[in-house]
Amino acid sequence: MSPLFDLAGIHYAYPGHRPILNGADLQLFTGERLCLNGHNGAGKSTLLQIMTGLLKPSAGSVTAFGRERKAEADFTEVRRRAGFVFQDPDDQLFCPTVAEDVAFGPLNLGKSKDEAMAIVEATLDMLNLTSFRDRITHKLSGGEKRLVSLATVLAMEPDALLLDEPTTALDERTTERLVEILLELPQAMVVISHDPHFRHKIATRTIRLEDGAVHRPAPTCKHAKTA
Ligand SMILES: Nc1ncnc2c1ncn2[C@@H]1O[C@H](COP(=O)(O)OP(=O)(O)OP(=O)(O)O)[C@@H](O)[C@H]1O
Repeated sequence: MSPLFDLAGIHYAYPGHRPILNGADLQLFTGERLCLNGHNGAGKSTLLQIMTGLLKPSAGSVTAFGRERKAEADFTEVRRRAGFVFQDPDDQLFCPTVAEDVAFGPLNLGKSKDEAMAIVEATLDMLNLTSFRDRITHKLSGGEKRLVSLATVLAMEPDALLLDEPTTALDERTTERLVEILLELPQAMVVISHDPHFRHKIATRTIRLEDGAVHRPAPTCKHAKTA
């Protein structure tokens, strides 16, 4: 089975800084919930940005959904098919209300207004966020914004998910709810998390980024649903 993502020998340095990634490899297979850990500043978010073409590596290759991706145009499809939930929800949410934020992606993909609103209802319902529908986005709490960010991404029906610290600002009950949601989703996902309990609950495989490369794949601890 060929991977959804196959990153090989990735090197990257922010301009004027020391290298962050020195030959990192990452593969994501259908049905996996791959947890990526590593200390603060190890380069985890950087690697997700390289997967989606938001940053370009100085060396190495990015293959996504069966094709090597190099030029900016190659990554348009990657970003449509791989839903990226950013570390900071304020980078993701920009509409006045929750419903408008969740509808934005489907409308952008060419859905009609009625289709987009049906997707909004279904997505908010799945995440237990129906009561948030008409809330003013920028007035939501940090944890509420995080869940709405996930809703905006799921509304675009992506083939894979890239989640950067999804439990930040979530209380225990909401974290449990998020675990339930992620375990039910059919999409393969890469999840960055510093929370070992969360990782233990969701990971089908864990890798660690250290000194710019991926180390010590941990043994599989759960079996994923096959998509
Ligand atoms: N735009 C930038 N310009 C310069 N340096 C940057 C930039 N963005 C990130 N960095 C630096 O690159 C390094 C890797 O950052 P990155 O956010 O990828 O780490 P991370 O592993 O996700 O960290 P954390 O767990 O703290 O979120 C850090 O030292 C960070 O300060």
